[in-house]
Order: sequence, then C-alpha cells, then structure tokens
Amino acid sequence: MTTLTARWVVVDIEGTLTPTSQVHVVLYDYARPRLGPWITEHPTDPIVVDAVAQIKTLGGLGADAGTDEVVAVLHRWMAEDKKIAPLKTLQGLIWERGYADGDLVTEFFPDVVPALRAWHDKGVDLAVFSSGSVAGQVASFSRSTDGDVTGLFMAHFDTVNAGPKRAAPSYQAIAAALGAGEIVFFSDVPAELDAAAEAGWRTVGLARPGEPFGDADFGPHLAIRSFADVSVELA
Ligand SMILES: CSCCC(=O)C(=O)COP(=O)(O)O
Ligand SMILES: [Mg+2]
Repeated sequence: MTTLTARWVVVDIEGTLTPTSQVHVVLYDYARPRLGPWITEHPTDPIVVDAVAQIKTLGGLGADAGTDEVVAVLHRWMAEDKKIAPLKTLQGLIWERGYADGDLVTEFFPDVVPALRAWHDKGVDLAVFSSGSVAGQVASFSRSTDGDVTGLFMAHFDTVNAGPKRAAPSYQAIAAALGAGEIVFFSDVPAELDAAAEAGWRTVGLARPGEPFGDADFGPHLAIRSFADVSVELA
C-alpha cells in the first residue's frame, strides 16, 4: 500500500471509477437512439441550439443541415469515441433525464466508493475531471450501485469549464479554481497523467485488469490496479 498526502484528489471517471463498458455500452447505447428526438423536442433550449450549431460547424455541415444529418455526425463521433464538447453536452442532458427517470444506475468498481469515502472522511476534498459533461457527471453520481454519492464531491470539471484532458493548461485552470494545495490526479490514460504532471500535479495511473489501459506503460506515474492499493492522507 502506497500512502500519498494531498489537499485535493481529482478523479477521472471512465476506466478509473467505472468500467469502460459502463460508458461505451450502457450510457452510449442509452444516448444513441435519443439524440435525434432530444434535438427535435428542445428546439428553443439555448444549450441544445448552441450544441447543434457547434456540431454543424465541427462536422462540416451547412447551417441548414437537418436533424438526421446532425445525428449521423454524432453517431460517427460516438463510434470513434470522440470526446467532442457538444456531443458530451447532449449526451449529458439525455443521461440526466435517464437517471432521474430511474432508467440508469452507475456501476462503480467495488474498490472506488470505500476508498473515496475514507479519504473524504480524513478531510481530503474530492473533485472530478471527465470528458463527460458536468450535468452528466452529477447525474451519474446521484444513482449508483453505492447509492447517491454526489455529496462526496466538492467540484466538477469537464472539457467546457476546464479544457481538453490531454493539455496541461486545463490542469492549471482547475488548480486555479480549487485554490492552493497539493493535488493528486487519478486516471487510466497515461496522456492525461502526463498533462497533469506537466501542470505540477501528483499522478496515479489505474492499470485495471481487463480495461483498455490495463497493460499500458505508465512511465513515471505511480501505477496501481485498484484504489485499495493507495491511501491518501490530508496534507
Ligand atoms: C456520466 S459521465 C460519462 C463519462 C463520459 O461521457 C466519458 O466520456 C468519460 O470520459 P472520461 O474523461 O471520464 O474518461
Ligand atoms: Mg478515463
């Protein structure tokens, strides 16, 4: 067991807190058939209108493109697992409704919530940095196999309010928002850990067996197989 000291623990979601299949199968399958209807049913919602305009620009569509063409772009991005902000925004709105309606339940790895609770109880503050939108993050923590865990987290960051996950300035922006103190970042993606380390953060890689990055080379980053392999004490 490795012991770290920190003021903040910041966690990634997919592959770190939840199996990748929770996002790529459960959540993506839920969102896919609902994207078109959501756009059609929310023609005046400024968040949807803005997202659709961005999708048309980024997807190379004309301003007069129809919903079917927009949805085709979204399906292509999902097939390629592109973490593009307007796609994540629409997915987040659909998942928010899905959790509220009782259709969705988040399945965390079994080591996650006990470890986060233990660190939280020691006074370490917890935050999230995920490509999933803040709305989607909060909704997914509200209904899980471990109950409602939203109260564990003090702050949420995504690619809209922080920036891309593989770029050091995003981590500098989060550090500025969180204030002073040592930060440890947990992620399964080495390129994300590289960016966080460049911003001066301590980094921990999740090499979870059976996950896409289970056999990855984590280089200079501390690598663990489960949250049970590490303890975090308040700095
Ligand atoms: C309900 S949040 C879903 C997470 C998500 O959409 C996603 O793309 C996960 O990306 P991460 O940066 O957490 O690996
Ligand atoms: Mg991840």
